[in-house]
Amino acid sequence: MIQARNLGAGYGPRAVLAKLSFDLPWRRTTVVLGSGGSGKSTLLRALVNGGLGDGADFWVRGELSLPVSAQAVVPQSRPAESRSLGELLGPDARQTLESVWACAPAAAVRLDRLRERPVALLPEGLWRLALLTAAIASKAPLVLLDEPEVGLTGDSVRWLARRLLMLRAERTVVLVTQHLPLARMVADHVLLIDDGMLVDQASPRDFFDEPTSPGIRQRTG
Ligand SMILES: Nc1ncnc2c1ncn2[C@@H]1O[C@H](COP(=O)(O)OP(=O)(O)OP(=O)(O)O)[C@@H](O)[C@H]1O
Repeated sequence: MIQARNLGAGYGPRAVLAKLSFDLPWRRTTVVLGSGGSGKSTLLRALVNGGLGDGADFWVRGELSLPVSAQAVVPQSRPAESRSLGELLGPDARQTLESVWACAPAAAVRLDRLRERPVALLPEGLWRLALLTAAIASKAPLVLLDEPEVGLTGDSVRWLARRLLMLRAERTVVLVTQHLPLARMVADHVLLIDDGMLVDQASPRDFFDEPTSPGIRQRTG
């Protein structure tokens, strides 16, 4: 389990996360929800590389127990990754693609066509699937995803959902998203953040089917 107690984070003089305490279950998918600017990406960033510390432009304070040896990140912004997916996956790239996307062979075909192009130059959405493929292939026990559904078509969001479901029981996944249907499909645990505060942490059943507060009811429809 990943445990955070009084976790604060911010940029320079500005605190964005206000002393959050939460537990993220091991080998499960935690979905982080919240409106734009509420601090979801900042929370993910606090988890990258175990987080705690005062950097020049970003700081994380509090207690964070994150006992993993390796993590893979699919960031929100297009990375400056000059390597191609083929290079990221190594000599057996095609077989790796087919194996990672056995649950959605059309995704393997689509990505295979783009295998030789630098990831940074792939179409919006597909660079995210390419990095997700590399993350899964890397076998990193912790996978951090920041709105990986952005730029994907309805079909490819379904590929993503199917693949994330298959990671269950295998990896610890933290998924920041504003896509409620995707969240509902894949969540084992939900964190709701508003204005840097933790509003709720709950099972998907409690969160989506029996929301307790009017604010949460409004968000889940
Ligand atoms: N690099 C940065 N420097 C300064 N402030 C930042 C930086 N990144 C984010 N912020 C601010 O921190 C606050 C939370 O931003 P964050 O990106 O974590 O929210 P979010 O919930 O992920 O939003 P979105 O869903 O729109 O991506 C916002 O007010 C944002 O302007």
